[in-house]
Amino acid sequence: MGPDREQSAAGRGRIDMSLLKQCKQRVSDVIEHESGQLHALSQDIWKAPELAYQEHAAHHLLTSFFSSRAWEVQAHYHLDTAFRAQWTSEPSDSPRLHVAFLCEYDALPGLGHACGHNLIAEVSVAAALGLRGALESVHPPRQIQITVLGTPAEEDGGGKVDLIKAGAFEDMDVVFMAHPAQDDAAYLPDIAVHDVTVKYYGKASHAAAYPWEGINALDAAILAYNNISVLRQQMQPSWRVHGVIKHGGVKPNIIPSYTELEFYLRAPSRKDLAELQEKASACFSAAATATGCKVELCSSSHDYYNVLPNKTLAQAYIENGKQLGMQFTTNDQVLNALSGSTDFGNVTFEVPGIHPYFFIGSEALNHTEEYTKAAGSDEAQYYTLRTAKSLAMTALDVIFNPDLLQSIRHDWKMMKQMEEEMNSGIANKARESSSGAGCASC
Ligand SMILES: NCCCC[C@H](NC(=O)CCN)C(=O)O
Repeated sequence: MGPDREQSAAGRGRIDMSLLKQCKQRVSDVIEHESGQLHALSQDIWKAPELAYQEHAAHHLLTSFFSSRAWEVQAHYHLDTAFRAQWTSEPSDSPRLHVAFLCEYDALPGLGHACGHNLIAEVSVAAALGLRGALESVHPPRQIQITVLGTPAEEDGGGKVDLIKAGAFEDMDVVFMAHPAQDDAAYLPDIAVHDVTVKYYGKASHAAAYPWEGINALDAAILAYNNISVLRQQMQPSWRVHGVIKHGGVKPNIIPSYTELEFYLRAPSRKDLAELQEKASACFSAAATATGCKVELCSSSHDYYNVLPNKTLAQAYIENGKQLGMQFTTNDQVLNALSGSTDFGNVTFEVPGIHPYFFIGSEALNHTEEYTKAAGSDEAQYYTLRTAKSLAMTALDVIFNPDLLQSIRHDWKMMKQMEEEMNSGIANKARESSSGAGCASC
C-alpha cells in the first residue's frame, strides 16, 4: 500500500488519500474564487435584517444565488421563508450519500444581525459550493447529494422543528452548520429551552379614587418576576431562567388590568427542563393567587432540544480546521460554558450533525450592538470562509472514508439512546405543567 492509499481502519475500503487531498485543495480554491460573491450575499442579508419567519429578502437572495448557479431550488419549502437547494453527482453503483448544510438568516429585534446569522448562511453556501466544485472535479466513490437547507426562525419559533415535522431531514445522512462566536470550538454545550408567555388578567380601577375596586395585574407580574428570582438560588447551576415584561400596564392612574411576560427556561436535558418547567409554573401561579388575578401560561409550539455532540465528526472537523490554521480553544471555561440554545438540537435527534462555533475576528459578545458590527465587518470574512472550508473538507472525509461514516452513526446512536433513556417518561409531565393546550388566546 502506497503512502497515498491507506486502508481504512476496519479494512473494508481503501481511501484514495491523494484524491481526497486534491479535493480538499479544490474546496479551498472554489471558495476563494467565489469569495467576492459570498461576501456580497452575506452583506446583503446583514444590511436588511429580518425577524423570524419574515426573512423574505434573505430567502429571495439565497434562492436566486443558487438558481443562478444551476442548483435545483425549491423556494418556500414547507415554510414561506425556507428553501432547499440541491445538487447530485453522477449516479453510481453504491448507494447515494446525502450531506446537508443548514443556513440560518433571521435577526434580532432592535439589534439586527447580532448573532451573525448572515455569516451562518454564508458558511453553508460557501461550503456547499466548495464541496460541489471538488466533487465535480473527480469521480466520487459513490453518488453524492448535497442539499443546502434554508431554515428560518432560529431566534424565535424554531423553523428547523417545523421542517423536521414536514420530513425535510428524513433522507439526510449528515448535516453541517457553524455558528459565529468568540472562539473556534467543534462543540459547545447548547441546552434545551422552553419559551413561555405569562398573562395576568386583573381589573382596572381609578388608582387614587377607588384602588380597592381593582385587581392589579402589574403586581402579579412583579411577584412572578421576583418569585423566579428567588427560585434561581435553588436551581441547578446549569439551569437558566430569564424574562422580560412585554406589557406592564398603560397609565399610573389606572390599576393595570392586563400584563404579559415572556420567559425562557433552559436546562441541559429535556428531563431537567421538565422539572424546571414545573417549578417556574408554580412561581407564576403563586403570583396570581397572591393578587387575585387570573393567569394564563402559553407555551411556544416548539421546545428546542440540547445539541447531541458527535465526537467523530468533531474530531474530523478539528483536524481540518487545524490544517487551515484554526486555534481551537482549550479554555475549560469556554468549553463548559452554556452557549444558549438552538433548534439544531432537535435536528441532532433526527440525523447525525455538527454545529461548531467560530471566531469572527472580534472579542464582541453575541446579542450586542458590537457583535452586529463584527458580523458585518470585512474582517469576519476570512474566518467565515475558513470555517466553510473546514466544514466542506469534513464532508469530504465522510464521503471518502466509509469507516468514518460508520463511526459517526455509531456515536449518534449511542448518544441518542442515552438521551432517550434519560428522558423516558417526561413527555406527559412536561405537557401538564405548561398549559399551552388550554391557552385560547395564544
Ligand atoms: N426560543 C428561544 C430561542 C433562543 C435561541 C438563541 N440562540 C442563540 O443564541 C444561538 C446560539 N446558541 C438563544 O440561545 O437565546
